[in-house]
Amino acid sequence: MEAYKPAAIFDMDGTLINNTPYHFKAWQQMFELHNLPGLTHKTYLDEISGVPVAYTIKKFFGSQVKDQFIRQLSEEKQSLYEQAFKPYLKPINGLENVLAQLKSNGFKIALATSSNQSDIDFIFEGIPIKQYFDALITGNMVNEPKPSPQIFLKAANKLNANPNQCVVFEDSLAGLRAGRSAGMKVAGITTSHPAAVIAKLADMVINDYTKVTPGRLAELFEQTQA
Ligand SMILES: O=P(O)(O)OC[C@H]1O[C@@H](O)[C@H](O)[C@@H](O)[C@@H]1O
Repeated sequence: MEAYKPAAIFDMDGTLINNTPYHFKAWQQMFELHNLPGLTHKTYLDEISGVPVAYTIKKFFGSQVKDQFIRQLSEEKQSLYEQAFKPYLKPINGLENVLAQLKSNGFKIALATSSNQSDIDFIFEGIPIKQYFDALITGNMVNEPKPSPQIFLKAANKLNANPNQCVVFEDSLAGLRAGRSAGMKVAGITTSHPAAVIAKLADMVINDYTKVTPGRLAELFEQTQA
């Protein structure tokens, strides 16, 4: 029988850090500054959360916008978000411990975020966890955004893992759906949505990482084989 080679793939925003309210606020400010109709929390969660910035800009500002405009708006939004979130930048409870435990139990670990490299750098400057990740996949390394499974399949490929041996940690609806369509186990974290919503799209619901252990993740795979 083929040896069990587990892999864990982490989303970043809302999954490593609880920054969803700050992204939402920055997008709201952008909509206001650029005279778009007010952005509701529901529209943010349903259509923007977990999706690369360029897709969001094209969706709400018009698909014909120029690359230069997309770059300018992305920087503007990133700057608003960083200024607001920086004083509160900290890992979700138990994150560093679980990363260390997974590593010492032979899990390969990837980060698969729709954000870009500069956003990852901003997070890793505040939380020293970069060393745990064997692969980093950003939104501009794929041509289909979440909920397409592409980003997670690419991460699995980089880790040399079969999709059915991967567990994805996610908070956004787009990301939870992407994990599902990739044929992976999904651990949904309740930073952006209530547990009842997450439970419909995930194999396991968590509030933070304090109760996540390599053994508990291995059980997810055993349930399928039983
Ligand atoms: O790390 P994730 O969840 O894939 O996040 C990417 C996106 O998440 C959203 O919540 C942000 O508003 C976006 O601007 C951001 O790019």
